[in-house]
Amino acid sequence: MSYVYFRLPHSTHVFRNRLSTEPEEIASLAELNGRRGFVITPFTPSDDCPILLLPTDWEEVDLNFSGDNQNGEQTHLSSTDGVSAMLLDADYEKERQRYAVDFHNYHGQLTNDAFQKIVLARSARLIATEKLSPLTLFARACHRYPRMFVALFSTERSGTWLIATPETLISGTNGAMQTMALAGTMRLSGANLNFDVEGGSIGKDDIHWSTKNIKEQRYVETYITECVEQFSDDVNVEGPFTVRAGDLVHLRSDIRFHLKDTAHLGNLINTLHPTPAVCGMPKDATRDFIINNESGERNYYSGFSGLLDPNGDTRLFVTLRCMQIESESEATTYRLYAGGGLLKDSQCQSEWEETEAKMNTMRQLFKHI
Ligand SMILES: C=C(O[C@H]1C=CC=C(C(=O)O)[C@@H]1O)C(=O)O
Repeated sequence: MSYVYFRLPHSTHVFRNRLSTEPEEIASLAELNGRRGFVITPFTPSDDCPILLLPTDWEEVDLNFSGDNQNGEQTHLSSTDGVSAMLLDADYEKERQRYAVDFHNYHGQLTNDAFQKIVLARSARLIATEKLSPLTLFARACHRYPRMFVALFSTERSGTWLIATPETLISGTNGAMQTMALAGTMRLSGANLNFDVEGGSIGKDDIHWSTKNIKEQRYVETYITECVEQFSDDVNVEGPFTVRAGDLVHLRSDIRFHLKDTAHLGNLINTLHPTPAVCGMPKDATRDFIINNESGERNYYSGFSGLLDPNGDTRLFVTLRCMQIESESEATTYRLYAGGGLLKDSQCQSEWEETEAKMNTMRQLFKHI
């Protein structure tokens, strides 16, 4: 059986769809033109990792409901069930070494000016000491990350994935659309953890960004604006400003526009994806380089997922801050994914630490609130 649960950013409504059939496989992004459904797309579509389209037959569910989970066992979809699990890094040293090799390989392409920016990603396999059902982890993510898009999906072709992402790929209704250029990362610590919380004393002006982060985000903004201008005559860019995502902050610009022709939304998506927030500049060369050189498979990480409806509401989000739940019956093995944008002046150690910090978004869910 396939299923999807999702909760939009800043919403308290949780929707689910349980299907007795497998989702439709879509051959290319352009074939999404005129299509409607919940779409699940990998970084690069392949036979092993296809674009999937599920029907939008939604049922709203209560976050604290109890009912059957996918294994037929009783589950309370509650985030406060008190169970905490310790996570053991299964391959930490191996991963660390593989990352260093990849970093030097990628960095060489920046120092020889082949690329201006490239995103290096990796994954980590974690073993949890306690069993936590995917639905419990989903409910915790909904509670912990109210500003993010939270989704849990499971299909035979994709496996089971949990996402809590801050990045919109494209969103809007009837052609009045918006997207964002999100890049640059800093960890909040100490007093800065009060940034953008109710009654908190730390404001946007207290967060200072390095030239590297500013440059990294500007590449994304320029790229997205140029893509969107091919499909719209009125593009409006605002930002960048500092936004919070869990215990991290990013730089974000908002880009609003009206689509000339909603029938070709798939073409716009095809032009946009993958943006330099997950791929690089220039796009085609960095994408090929990633496919041929990155040590791990990205699978659905750094693809996108969400609602697609050219004549209604489209809400598509980049699949970041996510994990694949590898053995659902035991629910003890999780593969977490994260990446970061590299420029010429990037350092291996701080980039590695940034991926660890991004993975904490998922790690936090194993602690009870
Ligand atoms: C690629 C990821 O984040 C992107 C989004 C925001 C900031 C990013 C960065 O600072 O590198 C990345 O572009 C990830 O979370 O795995």
